[in-house]
Amino acid sequence: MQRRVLIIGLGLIGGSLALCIKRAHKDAIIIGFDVNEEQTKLGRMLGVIDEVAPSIEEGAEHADLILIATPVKVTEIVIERLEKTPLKSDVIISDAGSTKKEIVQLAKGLKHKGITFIGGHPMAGSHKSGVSAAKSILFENAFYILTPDEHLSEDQLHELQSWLSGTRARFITLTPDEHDYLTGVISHFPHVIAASLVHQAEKTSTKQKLVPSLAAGGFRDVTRIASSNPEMWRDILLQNKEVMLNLLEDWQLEMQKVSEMLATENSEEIFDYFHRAKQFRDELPQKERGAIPSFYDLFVTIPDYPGVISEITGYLAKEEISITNIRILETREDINGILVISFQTEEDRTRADQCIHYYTNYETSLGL
Ligand SMILES: NC(=O)c1ccc[n+]([C@@H]2O[C@H](COP(=O)([O-])OP(=O)(O)OC[C@H]3O[C@@H](n4cnc5c(N)ncnc54)[C@H](O)[C@@H]3O)[C@@H](O)[C@H]2O)c1
Ligand SMILES: O=C(O)C(=O)C[C@]1(C(=O)O)C=C[C@@H](O)C=C1
Repeated sequence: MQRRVLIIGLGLIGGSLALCIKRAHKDAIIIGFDVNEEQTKLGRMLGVIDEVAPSIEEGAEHADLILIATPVKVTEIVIERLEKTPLKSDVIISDAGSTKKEIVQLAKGLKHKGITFIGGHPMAGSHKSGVSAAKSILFENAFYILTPDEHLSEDQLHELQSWLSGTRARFITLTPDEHDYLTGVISHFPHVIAASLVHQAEKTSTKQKLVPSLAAGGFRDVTRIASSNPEMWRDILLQNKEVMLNLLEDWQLEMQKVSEMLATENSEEIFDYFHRAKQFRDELPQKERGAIPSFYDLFVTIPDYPGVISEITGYLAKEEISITNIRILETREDINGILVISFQTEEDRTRADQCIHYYTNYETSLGL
């Protein structure tokens, strides 16, 4: 009998996990459920899922694996619904949420019903949302954190890892507390800082009209993640409140120190501040292929005739615009052919957009 996988929340992460599972388990049937029907419809068209579940309950009943990839607050609601749903006794449930403590605590209700829940968090993503941004390479070489309860057997953990082997990620096991502290430092807090830098620039822009045009290189590098999904980040912050409050306090002390260094013109300390940061940053492990997805995609609606792809790449080559990836969305039904071209920088994507408009009348967009 074919095994069934239910993905609840078919966005960037749910869609990418679906693609990874399909890659490693070709005969599994992947079923998607999302409150936003557009996502499941698109997921079907793009071949990300095989079937759409009419409801969580109907999709879950016969599933062998259930992955929840909704914003973390919704994940809690979904877990509560699953608790009340008749499920296969050997089903494994996991999630992809960016926080673990509250979710794992809440999932104890499933444990009391004899159902296996293993908290999960693939440590890769992007500021993009939605199934159209899903990629099977998203998690390659990234860490995939699992937070199994002590009562779980190694076999159950291995079974989940086997389901997720197509992610080609590196699995590590942490406690939910360790997870929330570490991700608070290296992921959640940087998102607050990125948003705060954008707010500061926005405030200045009311008086200084040049701010948006001058906000280039460095500003764009450190604020890319401020374009992430606000609902997702609201929920993450609320679920990791204690850790975040402590980090905010430390940060304010740190900024206080910087103010003092500057006020006293302590050039040695100022140099040291940047020097130590540079040393630590430069020594961070290099990201390997796949750990950083290509972020700057351009979607081009193309007519269906042979040679259209080489025509477009030819124009880009003529203008010396490098591409990092190119793929055709496997579209069916009422959607036209769509070419997704990825670039290394936003500047390249903007130039490519202008180039395609100059040479052709094909429609382009930055997302679906
Ligand atoms: N984006 C990242 O970089 C990243 C990385 C790792 C983990 N995560 C975590 O993965 C989860 C999903 O994030 P994402 O980036 O895929 O977000 P996303 O916005 O792309 O997808 C979330 C999906 O959940 C759906 N959804 C919302 N409420 C629902 C409900 N009640 N029932 C069913 N579906 C519902 C939305 O319609 C959406 O399609 C979040 O918990 C996030 O913390 C995100
Ligand atoms: O690359 C990005 O855009 C991300 O923000 C990815 C990122 C991160 O902070 O590293 C965001 C949230 C996740 O929980 C894991 C990964």
